[in-house]
Amino acid sequence: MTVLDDILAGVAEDLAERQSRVSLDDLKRQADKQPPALDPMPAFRAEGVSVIAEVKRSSPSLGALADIKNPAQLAADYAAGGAAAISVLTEQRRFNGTLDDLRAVRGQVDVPVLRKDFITTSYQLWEARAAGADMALLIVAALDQNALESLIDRARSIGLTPLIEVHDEAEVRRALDADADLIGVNARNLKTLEVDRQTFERLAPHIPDSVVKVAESGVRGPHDVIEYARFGANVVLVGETLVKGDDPRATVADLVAAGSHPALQHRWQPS
Ligand SMILES: O=P(O)(O)OC[C@@H](O)[C@@H](O)c1c[nH]c2ccccc12
Repeated sequence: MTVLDDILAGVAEDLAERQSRVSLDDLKRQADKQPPALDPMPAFRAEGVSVIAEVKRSSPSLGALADIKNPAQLAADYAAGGAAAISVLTEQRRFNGTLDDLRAVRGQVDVPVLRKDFITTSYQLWEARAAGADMALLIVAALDQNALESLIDRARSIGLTPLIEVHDEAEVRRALDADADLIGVNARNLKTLEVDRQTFERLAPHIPDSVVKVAESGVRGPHDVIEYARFGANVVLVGETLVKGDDPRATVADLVAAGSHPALQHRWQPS
């Protein structure tokens, strides 16, 4: 059993419990009351490297990272530092997050919000939208191809922008077959939890220019943003470095500044 299998088993139990309390119809009604979802793609396609800043208390690889008492305040700091979007971990058992964290963040910031979780059902997409999310993560390694395709369609039909996460070349092909236009390359292998920063440069050449590329995990500072940008990243997704630092606003601002460095500008001419 891999770490991912273990996480998915826990997520399925927690999901069953929520499904027994809240009907899909109720979720749809809550989703209908939300303002329309925000589209992150124009910012992601603009010049420079966008930063998605993550609210994450714990992780399976490192355990407790930060005792985040006020996720909304943290998200406000990220937005003030120039984050293009906020990622909120909503998985409870390993990441110590909740949908309430996402609701709190949504109430505080005007940039798009990503539900970061292990989504295998359309119920979870409706939960995301009902809580005010604009984007949802879909992990290729957690889904068979039919499920991946139908969740991408469902996400789009309810206004969510799906971020499709891959770890290897076969998963890139599956994501492209499923018509992904926003692909996240995770340097952390969810089966072993090891981080390999070269994953992005290996996989990026297999992703067409029309697809927005997100480099996920392992960003320690401006230098890593520049590296990922050199290999074609449009966006970086950063968690640990931000939640463990003591000035999240300034840290995000430094990453954003690195991603808009003039030496990288030639990459961003519209073709
Ligand atoms: O904390 P880091 O190394 O900056 O990584 C952030 C993000 O990439 C990571 O949290 C992540 C990427 N994909 C995931 C899928 C599930 C849970 C977590 C993740």
